[in-house]
Amino acid sequence: MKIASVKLVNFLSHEDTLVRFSEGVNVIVGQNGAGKSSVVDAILFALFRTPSRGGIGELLRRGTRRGLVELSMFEGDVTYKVRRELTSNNPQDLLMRNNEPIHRSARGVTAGIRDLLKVDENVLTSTVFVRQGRIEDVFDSLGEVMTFLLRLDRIEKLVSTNGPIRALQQKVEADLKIAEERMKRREELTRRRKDLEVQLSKGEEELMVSESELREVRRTLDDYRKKRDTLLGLQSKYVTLSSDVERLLKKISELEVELSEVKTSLPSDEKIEALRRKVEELSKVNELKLKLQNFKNLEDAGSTLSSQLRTLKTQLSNLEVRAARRVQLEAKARQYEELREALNKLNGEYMEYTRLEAALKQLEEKEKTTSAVAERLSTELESMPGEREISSEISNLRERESELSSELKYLYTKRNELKERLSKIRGEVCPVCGRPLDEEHKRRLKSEAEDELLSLDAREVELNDELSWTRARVKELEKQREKVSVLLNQLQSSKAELELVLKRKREISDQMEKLEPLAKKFEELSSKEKELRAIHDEFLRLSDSTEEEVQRVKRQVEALEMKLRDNLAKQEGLKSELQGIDERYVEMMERELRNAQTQLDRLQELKQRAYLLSQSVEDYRRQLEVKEEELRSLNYTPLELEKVKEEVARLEERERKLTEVTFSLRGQNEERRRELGQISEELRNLEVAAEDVKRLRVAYERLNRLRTVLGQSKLKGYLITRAKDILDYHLNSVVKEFNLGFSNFEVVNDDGKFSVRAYRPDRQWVDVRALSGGERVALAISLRLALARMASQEIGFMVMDEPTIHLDESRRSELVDIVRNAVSIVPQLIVVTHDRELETAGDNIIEVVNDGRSKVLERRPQEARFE
Ligand SMILES: Nc1ncnc2c1ncn2[C@@H]1O[C@H](COP(=O)(O)OP(=O)(O)OP(=O)(O)O)[C@@H](O)[C@H]1O
Repeated sequence: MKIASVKLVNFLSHEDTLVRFSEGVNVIVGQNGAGKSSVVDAILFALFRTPSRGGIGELLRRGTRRGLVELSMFEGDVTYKVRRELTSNNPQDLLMRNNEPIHRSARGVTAGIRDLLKVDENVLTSTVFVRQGRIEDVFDSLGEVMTFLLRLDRIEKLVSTNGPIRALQQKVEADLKIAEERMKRREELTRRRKDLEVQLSKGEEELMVSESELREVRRTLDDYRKKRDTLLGLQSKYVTLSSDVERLLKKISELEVELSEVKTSLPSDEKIEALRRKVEELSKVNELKLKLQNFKNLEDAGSTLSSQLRTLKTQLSNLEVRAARRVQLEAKARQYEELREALNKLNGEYMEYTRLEAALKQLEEKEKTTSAVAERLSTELESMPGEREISSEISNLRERESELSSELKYLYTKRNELKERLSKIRGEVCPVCGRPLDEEHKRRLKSEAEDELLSLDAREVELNDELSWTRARVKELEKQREKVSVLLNQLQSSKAELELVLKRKREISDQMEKLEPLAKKFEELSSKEKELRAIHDEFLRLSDSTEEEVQRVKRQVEALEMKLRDNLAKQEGLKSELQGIDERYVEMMERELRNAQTQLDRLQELKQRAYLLSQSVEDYRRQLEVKEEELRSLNYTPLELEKVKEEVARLEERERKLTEVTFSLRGQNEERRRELGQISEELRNLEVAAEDVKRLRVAYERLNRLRTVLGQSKLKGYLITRAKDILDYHLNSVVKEFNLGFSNFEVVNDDGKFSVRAYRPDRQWVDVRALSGGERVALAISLRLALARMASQEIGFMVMDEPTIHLDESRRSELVDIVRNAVSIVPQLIVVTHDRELETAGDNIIEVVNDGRSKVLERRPQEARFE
C-alpha cells in the first residue's frame, strides 16, 4: 500500500492544502513552523484518527469550526480513500475502495484501515511511522514491539488461573459432570421403559375386556330404556284415565245420595195436587184486596173534594164582598187619575220654579260673602301708604344710593393718590415738586398724608353703612309696593263679582214672578191628589174582584158539587159489595196464601231437582263406561313399569362403573404411552451422552496438557526463538542495502530483554550503542523495516518526521545515502525535514510555506503518479 496524496482542510495552519506524493523519496521541506509536520500528522489522523497534538479540537485551524483530512492510497490498481472529519461529535468518516464506500463510521474506518495494512496504530508508529526525533527509539522498544507482535502477553493471560484455558477447562468439567449425569439418567430411563411396556400390554388387555362388556351393557340398557319410555308414555294416559274413572265414580255416588235424599223428602203426587188447588182457592183474596183498596181511594177522593168545595165557597163569598166595594170606589178612583194627569202637565213649570228659588238662595249667600271680602280689603288698604307715595320714596332712595356710590368711587381714587404720595415721600422725593426732601419736611408730609388717609377710611365706613341701609330700605319698600298692588287688584275683582251677583239676582226674581201662579196651582192640585191617593190604592188592590170573576168561581163550585155527588154514589155501591169483609180478614187470607204458595214452590223445585239428578246420574254412567273401556284397551300395569325401571337403574349403575373403569384404564394406558414417548424422546437426546463423556474427558486432558505446556513457557520460548530468527533474517536482508561494513546483525533475547548485536567480518560483535550515529540510524531504519515486514507485507511506505534532528553534520550527510538506499527496501518514503541537504535524496520535493496560512509549492523532479 502506498500513499498518493493527502488533503488538509482547516487542519492546523493549513486552510486547504493538497499534497501529492510519488513513489521513491518524497521530501517535505520548509521553514520552521511552515506546516510540514502537520502533513505527517494529517496522514496519521487519517489512518487511525490519532490527534497528534492533544485533542481533536487542537487540530482545527484557529478561527474555523469544521475541518477534514482526506488520504488517498493505492495498491496495484485498487485505490482507497479515507475521509476524516475534525470533530469528535458524531464524525461522518468514510473509507472508500475504488470510490465505493465500504465504511461510514469513525470506528468502522479505523477497523477497515487495520484490515488493509494488517497492523494497528502501535505497530505502525513503532515501525514505519517515525515521529520527530524518535528514529532510534526502536532499539529500546524492541522487546515491547516483539511482545506486542507475538502477543506474548496474551499467552500469559491464556494460561493464568483466570485465563480462558482454565475457564474452558472449567466449562468442560461442568459439561462432563452434566454428561455423566445424563448417562445415569439414560440407564434409569431404559429400566423404566421396560416396566412401562409390560404394564401397558396388561392394561390394554384389561381395557379390551372392559370395553366389550361396556358395549354389551349399553346395548341392553338401550332396549330397556326404550321399553321404559313406551311404558312411561302409557303411564301418563293410564293416570289420566284412572283419575277420570275415579272422579266419575265419585260424582255418580254423590248424585245418587242426593237423589235418594230428595226422593225421601218429596210427598205423594196427590198431596201436591191438593196443595195446588188450595193455592188456587186462596188466590181469590187478591180480588177482594183490590176492591177494598178502590173503596179506600174513593173515600179519600170524596173527602178531598169536600174540602176543596168548602174552600171555593169561602173564596166565592169573599169575592162577592170585594166586588161590591170595588163598584163603590170606582168614581173617586177615576177622579184621582184625572188629577194625576193635570199634575203631570204642570210638573215642568213647577220644577223650574223650585230650581230658580234655590239659585236665588245661593246668590244671596254669595252676595253676603263677597261684600265681606271687599270690606276687609278696603280696611287693610286704608291702614297702608298709597302706591304713589311708596314709589316716590323708592326713587328718592335710588338717587341717594347713586350719590353714595359716586362718593365712594371718589374716595378710592383719593386714597390711591395718597398711597402714591406716601411711597414718594418714602423715596425721599417731594411728591409735589419732585425735589429731594429733608427729614423734617418728610415727617410732616407723611403725618399729613396719614391723617388724611385715616379720615378717608372713617368716611368709607360711614358711606358703606349708609349704602347698605339704603339698599335694604329700597328692597323693603319694593315688597310693600307689590303687596299694595296685589290688594288693590283683589279689591277690584271682589267689587266686580258683587255686581255680577246682584245682576243675576234681579234676573231670577223676574223669572220667578212669571211662574208663580202655575206653581200655586200645582201645589193646590197636589194636596187634592194626596187626599184621593188612599182610595185609589184600595181600588187598585180590588182590581181583580170583578163580576166576571164571581161568575167563574160560581161555575167551579157547581162542577165540584157534581163530582162529589158521583163519588158518594160509587162509595155506596162498593160498600154493599164488601159487606162483612175487612182488612184483617184479607191480611189473614194473604198470609195463608203465601204459606201455601211457598210450600208448593219448594215441592215443585224438589221434583225438578230429582228429575235433573237422575238425568245427570245416567249421563255420568255413560261417560264411565267409555273411560273404563279406554283403560282396558291401554293394556298397561304399573307393576310392569316398576320392574323395567329397576332394571334400567341397575344397568345404568353397571354402565357407570364400567365407564369409570374403562376411562381409568384408558387414562392409565395413555399416561404410560405419554411417559414412554417422553422417555424415548429423552433417550434419543441422551444417546450421545456416552460419546459426550468420552469426548469431554479427552478435551479435558488436552486442555490440561496445553496449560502445562504453555505454563512452562515452552511455547513462549519457542515463539520468541522463531520470531528472533525471522527478524534476524529480515534485518540482515534489509540492512544489506545500507552497506554498513558488518558481516551480519543479530537480535539477542536476554530473558525478555532484546538488544541488537553487529558482527564484524572477524566474527567479533559490538553492541548497537557502540555504532556511529549514521550506522545507528541506518540500523534503526532497517530494524523498523524488518519489524514492519514481520508484521505485514502490505505496508509499502515509510514516513519519517525530521530524522536528522539531533544529528551532527557528518551524520546528516550519511542519512542522505541511507534514505536513498531505503527505497530499495520500501518503495515509498515520505521524509519531513527542514534540512535542505536531504532534498538531494528526494524524487519529489514538496515545499511548504506559511504566509499566514500554510500552502505547498510543488517542485517535481519526478511526476506524482497517482492522485
Ligand atoms: N490550531 C492551529 N491553527 C492554525 N495554526 C496552527 C495551529 N496550531 C499550530 N499552528 C501553527 O502551525 C505551524 C506548526 O506547524 P508544523 O509543526 O507542521 O510546522 P513545521 O513546519 O513542522 O515546523 P518545525 O519545522 O518547526 O517543526 C505553526 O506555525 C503553528 O503556529
